Amino acid sequence: MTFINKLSAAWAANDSLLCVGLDPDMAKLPAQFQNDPQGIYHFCREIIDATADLACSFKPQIAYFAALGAEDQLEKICRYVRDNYPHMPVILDAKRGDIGATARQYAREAYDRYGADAVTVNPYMGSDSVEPYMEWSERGVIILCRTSNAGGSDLQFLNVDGKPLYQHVARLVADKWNANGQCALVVGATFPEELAQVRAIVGDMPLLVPGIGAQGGDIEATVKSGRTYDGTGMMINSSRAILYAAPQAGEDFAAAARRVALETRDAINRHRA
Ligand SMILES: O=c1ccn([C@@H]2O[C@H](COP(=O)(O)O)[C@@H](O)[C@H]2O)c(=O)[nH]1
Repeated sequence: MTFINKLSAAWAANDSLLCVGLDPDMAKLPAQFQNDPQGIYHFCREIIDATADLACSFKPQIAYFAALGAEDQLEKICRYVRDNYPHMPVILDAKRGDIGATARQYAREAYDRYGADAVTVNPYMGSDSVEPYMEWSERGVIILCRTSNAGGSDLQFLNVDGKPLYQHVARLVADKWNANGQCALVVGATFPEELAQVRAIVGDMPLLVPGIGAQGGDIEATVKSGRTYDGTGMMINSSRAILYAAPQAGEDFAAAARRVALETRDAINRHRA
């Protein structure tokens, strides 16, 4: 099944546009996981079990694993989702970008080693740096367009031929790079006006939208700006706000994560129509 078909099925099955981000910061994990050599895996597994019926995708951020030499645990997490929730897309957030020969190795890492359904890619090095990912014709390639951080404006807002650079990226991907029909774009929830601009350029292409939750993006503005005609079209990511939801009295971390994921999914759904 292609990435886009799998994502569309997950939107419908769970009535959800929420993407649960897996950014396991050892210093923030409950104590029982900090003393466990496989603690990252066990923590993420509980988060996955607690939220899998509320989300449309999971997005592990590779830096949190690689920084600790915990790539084996990332492999196990991706396999765990495949084995137990085979309908749920896994998006490897790696933001890769390099010359073609090296990009091919990054693509192998994402799609073969981790079995990811899609990977995030930086467009800065141009078409030949992205082409190797397209050789896995059913997997997704999610290209940075208008990122959620303030500093993204340094380059993405540069005026090029009368339009900001991020709009050229959106146009390039929609018109030229999306030959397999498996591309998506990253657009931050912190920039709803730009989200609407990108939606107008790319039609119903899916958008990965980080920036709600810990980064403070407004859910209503995000959904109204980025939804497609049928009320889908987005993977709205939240990581820290779900992973480290402050437990209420007597509530464990997984129950807290589920509570916040449910609240977030429902807050998103209120504005989809
Ligand atoms: O523009 C971007 C692209 C990617 N990210 C990633 O999304 C999550 C956000 O985490 P929160 O805890 O919900 O803020 C994280 O993995 C980033 O690397 C992004 O924030 N902005």
